[in-house]
Amino acid sequence: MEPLLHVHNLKKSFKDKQALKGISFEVHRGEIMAILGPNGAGKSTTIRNIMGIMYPDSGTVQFNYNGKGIPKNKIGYLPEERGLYKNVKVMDILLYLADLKDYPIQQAKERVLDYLKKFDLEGKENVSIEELSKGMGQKVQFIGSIIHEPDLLILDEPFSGLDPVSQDIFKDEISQLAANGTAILLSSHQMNLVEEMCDRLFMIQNGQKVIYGTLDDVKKQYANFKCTISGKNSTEQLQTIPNVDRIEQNGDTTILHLNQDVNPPLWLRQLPEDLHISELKLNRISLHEIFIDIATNQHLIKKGEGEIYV
Ligand SMILES: Nc1ncnc2c1ncn2[C@@H]1O[C@H](COP(=O)(O)OP(=O)(O)OP(=O)(O)O)[C@@H](O)[C@H]1O
Repeated sequence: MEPLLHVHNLKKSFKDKQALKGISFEVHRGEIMAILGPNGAGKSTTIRNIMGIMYPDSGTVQFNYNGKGIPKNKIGYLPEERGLYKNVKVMDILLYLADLKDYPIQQAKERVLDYLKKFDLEGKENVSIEELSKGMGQKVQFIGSIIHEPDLLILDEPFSGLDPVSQDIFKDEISQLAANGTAILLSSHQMNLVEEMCDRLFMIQNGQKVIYGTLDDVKKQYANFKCTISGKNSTEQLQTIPNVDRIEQNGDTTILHLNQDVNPPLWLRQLPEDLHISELKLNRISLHEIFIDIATNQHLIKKGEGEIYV
């Protein structure tokens, strides 16, 4: 898919704080690109520069839309700061937002009713915003960001404050929009959701890129296998097990971090016969663990060969 958004070498400082130190990435049509990073890494600053809410000190943001810049009414945006007018009815605020984007009102009305149903808010169209719970208000604001069928959708922490059921509804809708061709840039701290739905990710730390690539490539390079064993075993015995990069022991639970390129079935056959195992689990390290390893500068996870910076 062709890139719809090019961000090139963005730099931005606030007084003596350099928040962005040269950020470059692309977002393609039909993909979900996650922008990740610890608190204060520079995610919202990047998004605000893309949206023109603030201007970079240097660098460029380009929209490629039929060879021209993208019209503003083809962009949808859910800001990190939530807020809608309090004493306005749900339908009225959503039609107002659609109208701001020059979207036909009758069509918008139909879409609002469809979305309210989909988001478990059926019958709430005439309720005023102040009567909604925080999560309900967030759903309405999300509907407001997509009511005009944007080609590029930018979501700053869309899942924060949502219960797991609502997170799933958002996740399914975002995935459906991408499947229909919308380019989606999404910032989130919910690694499990990112792992389930994103095609590519950009991880930023201290205003700089640390990872940029497809989820598959990142997992192949960082996500080695780990084997969790419950059972009373001595460190000496565990140390005799081949192809183990690192051993973590916590009471009777042991996590064996395996070397890169270990073949799991072959490795399992090499386990000592007298090892005590009441439970055994073999799985890949999650994106959550990769994130913590990078964000806390531990660098315990060894990165494999190959290039994930694209
Ligand atoms: N308007 C501002 N004035 C001064 N400093 C700012 C401003 N906006 C952001 N910063 C600083 O820039 C850095 C990046 O902030 P930003 O909000 O982009 O981080 P973030 O990755 O979105 O964090 P979070 O996950 O906490 O939302 C931080 O050090 C922050 O303190």
